[in-house]
Amino acid sequence: MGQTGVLLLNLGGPDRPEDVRPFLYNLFSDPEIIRLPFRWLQKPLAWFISTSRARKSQANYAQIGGGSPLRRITEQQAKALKAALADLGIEANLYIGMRYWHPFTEEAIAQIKLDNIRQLVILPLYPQYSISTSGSSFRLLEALWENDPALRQIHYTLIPSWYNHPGYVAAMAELIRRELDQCPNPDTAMVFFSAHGVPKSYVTEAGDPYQEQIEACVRLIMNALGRPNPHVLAYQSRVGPVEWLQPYTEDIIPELAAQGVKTLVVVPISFISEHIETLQEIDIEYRELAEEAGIEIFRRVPALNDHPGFIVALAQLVKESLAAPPRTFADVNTLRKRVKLYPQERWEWGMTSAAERWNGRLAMLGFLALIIELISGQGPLHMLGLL
Ligand SMILES: C=CC1=C(C)c2cc3[nH]c(cc4nc(cc5[nH]c(cc1n2)c(C)c5CCC(=O)O)C(CCC(=O)O)=C4C)c(C)c3C=C
Ligand SMILES: [Fe+2]
Repeated sequence: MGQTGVLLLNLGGPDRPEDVRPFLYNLFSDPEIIRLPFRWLQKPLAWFISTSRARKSQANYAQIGGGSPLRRITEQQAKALKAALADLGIEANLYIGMRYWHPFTEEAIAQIKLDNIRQLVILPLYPQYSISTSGSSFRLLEALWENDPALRQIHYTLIPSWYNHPGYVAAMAELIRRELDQCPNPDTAMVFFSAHGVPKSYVTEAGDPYQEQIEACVRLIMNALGRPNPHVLAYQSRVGPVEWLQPYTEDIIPELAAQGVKTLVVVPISFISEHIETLQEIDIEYRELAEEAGIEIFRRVPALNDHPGFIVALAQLVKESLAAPPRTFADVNTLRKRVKLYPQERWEWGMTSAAERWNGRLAMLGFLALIIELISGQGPLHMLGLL
């Protein structure tokens, strides 16, 4: 077998303030992130939302130094993982493939080809699988594979999710224990798991296993923690007007305060690196909300980043996947086949040409309304809080 590679998949984040708008454009151009009835509307709407949201988003990034720490942390993880793999006797090249910002997945794949990698492990840095995260990256890779015979020479294997890996669960429990032990009454503090949300329809209609895996992950971590603390799970970072997984973090914090809870230990559960939603949303916005509601002690469990036990767990995952039968895009597709189509896709199939004409006209009117709203700064999207 030739040279081995490990491709780490991640979302990516803007490095500098001027990257925010193009980063948002890439994100909203992805049909796994924002589902529209018409494919042709995707890019204009992505342009519109990214242009309108950029200022608010830049202000949030400004609160954490102007950009995302994601690239730096992922590079540290890759370096540590290479060393941990060497300790297990595996010499591997490490590659980082971000979905929406540098270094892009396409750049990583070009380098993998140049390096003549013969055996590749594809490891998403998301513990739980979601259509919107690992699913989106797998879909992109599958398209690259389909269009490139050279890539089809590589023996690859996918790791769809690893929320139940004992080493990861133990590392999470250890970080929570450390934080609890800083509280005046460690055994009574409320352990508050805050997961990144997804639109509810992803789970109920498209069959995204994300919620199931998040809930299972919380149970495993609480078991490993082995403490009598009460705990709660809620979902943060909602975008747009549609319903997302509930309960929402911003609703539960004041409810807990009203019930007399005084100490919260917040655990970011769906992401393993510090990023805007830990450093800005939890540390600044939710802390302020909690303090206003009467929470006296608000502590946040740090993200795993390059936690040594966690890196060893990733190395074990890679080793196990090299020893197991390869998992291909077709295998992950079986997961997708169980998945019902999104309502918009079903609707698109049933369209007659007359309906299509009308849909086109309505969409053009809608797009015009969007432009007017962008220029005037007023309109339904502002009212809904989308812009
Ligand atoms: C498991 C983690 C994540 C899920 C699930 C997820 C779904 C999801 N996200 C959006 C919209 C946005 N996400 C943004 C940034 C962002 N999201 C995640 C993780 C998950 N997203 C990360 C790691 C980051 C990057 C953070 C960084 O440090 O830069 C943003 C941009 C930030 C902002 O303007 O708020 C948006 C927008 C949707 C719509 C979605 C599910 C459909
Ligand atoms: Fe997100």
